[in-house]
Amino acid sequence: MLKVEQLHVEVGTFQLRGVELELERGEVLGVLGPNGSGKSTFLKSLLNLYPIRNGTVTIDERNVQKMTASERARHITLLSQMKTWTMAQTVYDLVEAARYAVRTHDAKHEQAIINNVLQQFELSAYKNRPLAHLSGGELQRAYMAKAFAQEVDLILFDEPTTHLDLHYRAQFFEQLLYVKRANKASIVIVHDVNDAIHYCDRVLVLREGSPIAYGQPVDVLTQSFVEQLYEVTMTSVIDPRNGMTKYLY
Ligand SMILES: Nc1ncnc2c1ncn2[C@@H]1O[C@H](COP(=O)(O)OP(=O)(O)OP(=O)(O)O)[C@@H](O)[C@H]1O
Repeated sequence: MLKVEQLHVEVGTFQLRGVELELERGEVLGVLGPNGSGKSTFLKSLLNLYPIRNGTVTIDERNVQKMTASERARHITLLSQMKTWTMAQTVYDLVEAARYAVRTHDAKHEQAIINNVLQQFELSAYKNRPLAHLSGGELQRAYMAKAFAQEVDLILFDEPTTHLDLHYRAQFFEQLLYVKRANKASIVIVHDVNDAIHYCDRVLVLREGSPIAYGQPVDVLTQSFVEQLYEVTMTSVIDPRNGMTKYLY
């Protein structure tokens, strides 16, 4: 559904060059790379927030650059740490506002959709709470619910697990499975290589604005590659719970 061809974006003096990838519905792509390698720039350029110098981004063969803002909002959304909503808004308001591009004239139907999404993300009891009165994990769930209510095909997550404790971090990845089961595609900036191996179908690795690897996590994220990428020394063990390789660092 998503196809990125020879993407070249310039932001100030930074250049993101030559990104190529394809993503299907129900797949999770992890984006990895050292700080400043261009991960957020890549996500934002998919939303056409930065001018594309060269190359194309298409969703179902439609060029993202040629879509209107409201058309784009029907296909793609970005959940970033930079929350733009005023924290006095309630959880219900947040999710309701997400419907603006897909809203029908049937108020009852709209209410049912919103309530369903709130239930799915275990937020029914919080629906009238201001966002400021939620914990980090609850706020994260509220933003997931917002993305779901928007009914987009592609959800972009910019470092979604920052500030989450171990419990909510695990919960985020569980919710990512909802996204997969709902046959939506997602792209997640991941800093923990183990999470990438465990939860992503494909990974894209950036360094200094260039893609240096792309493929299945187990093929790309070998110990020597990761050690070189982040300039660290690691040990690998087999996780007895699932038989998968896990890195200790
Ligand atoms: N609006 C901007 N104007 C100028 N330079 C920018 C702008 N946004 C980002 N940059 C620069 O582009 C480079 C890539 O930034 P980006 O945020 O994409 O990296 P990142 O891989 O997401 O980093 P991190 O892991 O630290 O979040 C950085 O050197 C950053 O300073």
